[in-house]
Amino acid sequence: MSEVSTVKSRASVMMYNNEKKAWEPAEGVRGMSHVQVYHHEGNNTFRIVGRSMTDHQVVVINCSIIRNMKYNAATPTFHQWRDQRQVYGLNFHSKDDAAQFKDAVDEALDTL
Ligand SMILES: CC(=O)N[C@@H](Cc1ccccc1Cl)C(=O)N1CCC[C@]12C=C[C@@H]1CC[C@@H](C(=O)N[C@@H]3C(=O)N4[C@@H](C=C[C@H]3C)CC[C@H]4C(=O)O)N1C2=O
Repeated sequence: MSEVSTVKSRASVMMYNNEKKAWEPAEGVRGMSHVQVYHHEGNNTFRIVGRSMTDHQVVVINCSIIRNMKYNAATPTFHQWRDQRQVYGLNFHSKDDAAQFKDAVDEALDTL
């Protein structure tokens, strides 16, 4: 069973550095990435995958959307969430990109 992408938005992927108390660009990427929500229909799982727009081979983020995850739209163009290891941030290219992405994440959270 393959995975279906339910959204593709443009965002710069950031990670929060807890030691430095600062946001940093995700490993290995500068600038914008394509961020997607993938749905694995077989086992009804979802993940957030980001690939650099300059080099699609570079996966800059790949994390599961887990049940009851809190996805925080801190501003109309900056969304963030955390797992036990890491805080992730997406600085979207536009409010539309951000809204479309949030809709797909909310849809995933509704079905988990
Ligand atoms: C309970 C909980 O976990 N709360 C988390 C948030 C959260 C809530 C609920 C569920 C999950 C999560 Cl994740 C929390 O508060 N966190 C998560 C780590 C960081 C932070 C803690 C402190 C700082 C203070 C300022 C604020 C911040 O980063 N604002 C942004 C900002 O400074 N920037 C980014 C853009 C815009 C702004 C919005 C782009 C780059 C930089 C900049 O503008 O230059 N913070 C946070 O969000």
